[in-house]
Amino acid sequence: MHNTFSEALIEQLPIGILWRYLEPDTASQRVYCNPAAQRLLKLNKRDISMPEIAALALTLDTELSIKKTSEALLPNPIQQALDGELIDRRDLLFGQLPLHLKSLRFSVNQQQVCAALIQPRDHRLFIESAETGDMSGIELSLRDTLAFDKLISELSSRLINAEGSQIDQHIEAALAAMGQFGLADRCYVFQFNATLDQIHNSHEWVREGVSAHLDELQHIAQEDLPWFFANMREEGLMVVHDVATLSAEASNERELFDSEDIRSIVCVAMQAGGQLIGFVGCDMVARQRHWSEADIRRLKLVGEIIAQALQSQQYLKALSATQRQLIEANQRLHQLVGEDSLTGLANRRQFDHELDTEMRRSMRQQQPLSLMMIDVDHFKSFNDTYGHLNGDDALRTVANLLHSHFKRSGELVCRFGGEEFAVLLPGANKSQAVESGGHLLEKMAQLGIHHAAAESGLLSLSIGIACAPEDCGDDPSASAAILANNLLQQADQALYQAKKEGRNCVISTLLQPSQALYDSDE
Ligand SMILES: Nc1nc2c(ncn2[C@@H]2O[C@H](COP(=O)(O)OP(=O)(O)OP(=O)(O)O)[C@@H](O)[C@H]2O)c(=O)[nH]1
Repeated sequence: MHNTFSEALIEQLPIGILWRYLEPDTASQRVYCNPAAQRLLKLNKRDISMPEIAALALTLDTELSIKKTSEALLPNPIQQALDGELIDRRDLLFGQLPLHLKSLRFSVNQQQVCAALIQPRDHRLFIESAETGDMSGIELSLRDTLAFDKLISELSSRLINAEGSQIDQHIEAALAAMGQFGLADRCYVFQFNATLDQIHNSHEWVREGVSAHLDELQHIAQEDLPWFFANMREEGLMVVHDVATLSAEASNERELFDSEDIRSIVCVAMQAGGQLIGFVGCDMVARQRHWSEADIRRLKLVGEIIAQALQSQQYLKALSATQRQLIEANQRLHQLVGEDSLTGLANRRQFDHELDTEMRRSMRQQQPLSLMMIDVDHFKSFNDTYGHLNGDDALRTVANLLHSHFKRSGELVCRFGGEEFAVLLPGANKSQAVESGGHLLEKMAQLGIHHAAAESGLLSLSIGIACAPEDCGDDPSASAAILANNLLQQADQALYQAKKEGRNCVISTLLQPSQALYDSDE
């Protein structure tokens, strides 16, 4: 054994060691098994015979092979190792236990000894060292495993906590982390369509200097890569250590891999809710790599995390589509009941109806009718500066102000559209309407809503008023509908004028069916 190892240490090692020796009395071949080997191989003694070794049934780990065959391996690989053959296999199972078997040669008491080294395979304790004595190798591998575990837990918590819109960027970061961790030159996620006969490349990371292929790999049909599709669907795994060794049935795949200079490739299926949804994969470009069992387990772990993230992204998309439908349905409902959904004020539809009614009434009763159009100043820049949600809040605040300001019987406030409001003031003549508008501007200023882009530093309103005088219905050719329409147009023109004259002011006009006259009443 290695010089630094005493027999006592061999007895204590967590790694199973078996070696052959000649029994001095009987001159028969015996095999020494240290306690770890006895534990792993379920033997209850430290010395066994060669036929007992030959009877140990080691099988192929189908999880790591493309074809699901589980025939017993003959000849027994432990026996081969004890015979001095060079063995390094990570694809073995003893019962349910995944094993890594290596052959070793060392000397005990100046005698050359052939030994078999066995250890359980598990991504958490995967020891890559070439020699048992190479403790630094063991430590390195453990450190590497710990670092990967840390990476995995970071990726999981980032993906679990990600908002719907951030999930894609977190998946890309997960692929990058995996690549940079040393797994590959290119790492990617492909997703299946609902019928599982088409895939598209949704996320990709490439090492510097390696070309990206995401754009070209958007609609790959089953007929393009039949061998690959069959593999993913049936085995959920494709491990190609060397693309050059791919069989003839994988000729399409080989052509594609060759065109991207992929020498080794491993892909692991991703499932969500028991359904195949895609796969995560790694390529080695222009260089070959023998994928270790640890590589595959790591890729599986990352695949599981990404699959969960993709599934929650799907849920969130479905949820937000449902929310959108609900909001739209709600808006339609408000529309039907004549109410604006953001502010709770009357909506345009109700306003049009009321304008017509009030115009008829004012003509009938020979009463004046004023119409006030109110527009929030520089509201686009308000949204741009403070965000749309704060914009919505400001509109609600203005709506509340209007609601509390116009309290007289018959007054109707409505959200005319966007950041524009309209108020019907039945019975109010022009000067009363102008006075009310002036007070409104004062109250608006008192609200003190900051607006950095406005000259005053505050959010303000512009007001245009048109007033139909009490005798406007005297002209027999004037119908209520025409007068209402003219009133609206002229209030709108007055508002336009108020904007032109610097905003935060009131402009009024008396209804003149043929022409508009403006008075500035700031
Ligand atoms: N937050 C929010 N913004 C809205 C809503 N409806 C309309 N707007 C915004 O209001 C802004 C109106 O901009 P403009 O018509 O250019 O007018 P303005 O910036 O107010 O400038 P002036 O009217 O000339 O003072 C647009 O940016 C719209 O997106 C809404 O319901 N919520």
